[in-house]
Amino acid sequence: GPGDSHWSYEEPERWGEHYLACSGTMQSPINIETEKTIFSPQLRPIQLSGYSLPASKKLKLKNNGHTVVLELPESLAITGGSAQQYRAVQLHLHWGSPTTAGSEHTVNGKRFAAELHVVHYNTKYDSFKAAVAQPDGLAVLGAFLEVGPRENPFYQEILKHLRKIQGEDEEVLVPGFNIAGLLPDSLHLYFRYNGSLTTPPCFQSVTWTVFNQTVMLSHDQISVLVTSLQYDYGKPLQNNFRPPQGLHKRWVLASFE
Ligand SMILES: NS(=O)(=O)c1c(F)c(F)c(SCCc2ccc(C(=O)O)cc2)c(F)c1NC1CCCCCCC1
Ligand SMILES: [Zn+2]
Repeated sequence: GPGDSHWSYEEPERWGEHYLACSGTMQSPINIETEKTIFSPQLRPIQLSGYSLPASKKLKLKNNGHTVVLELPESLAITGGSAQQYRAVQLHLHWGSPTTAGSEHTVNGKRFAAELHVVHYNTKYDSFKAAVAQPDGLAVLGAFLEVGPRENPFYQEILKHLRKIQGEDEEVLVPGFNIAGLLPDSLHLYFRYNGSLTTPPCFQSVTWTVFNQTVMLSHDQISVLVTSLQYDYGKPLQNNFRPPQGLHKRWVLASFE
């Protein structure tokens, strides 16, 4: 993978020793203090296009040793509540363990069971690689996952394959499905701030959209997520979240009052 990541989630405070951006002042994730957010009516609903993929479209699902990544075709696009268009790159998850929650962002100090990230790049750049280090290069949609009473059929399209990619660097092709089903129903209620990748190289190139409404998965689905994957030959891949970073001079905007 990029830069052959010898970093780990055991010592995130040491990432800056090898990746200078990780010590920056616009880092992610953050704790969102809702009382300090600013209502911004110009933040329009997020619009998805091309998110519903036929089963005939095969997508690569990979355990990269840090998370499970579903590669996405560039035909998926969003207008991120502004005029700018972004194209999809990949989606992945952050989670905890059977006894701990694992979202990256927190809200008023609350950590959720898990967090989905859908990574996109700004179409003003002609490739993801050209965009990844630009201040306006990336847009990541973040959604919190919680335990609810019913199985979520959309997450099942990913979770049912995890036992086939238990080991680091294992990958499998999975049938396409409606990727929008992984996101909350209401795409008009979200927090917005400027931040970074939450993993080395920590580039400060991400316009973050963190949805206010959560997504519900069954207890068994969350259990499959937190127990299926391994890294470094047999270590459980768990608690793959970076702790909250300082807000410094940033403000968090809200699309709602
Ligand atoms: N929250 S996040 O978006 O910052 C993020 C993480 F927190 C992540 F932890 C990850 S996975 C770690 C980076 C990585 C390692 C190996 C490989 C590979 O072998 O293919 C690929 C990537 C991860 F992939 C991402 N997203 C990536 C950022 C890393 C480099 C560019 C790839 C697209 C977005
Ligand atoms: Zn992520």
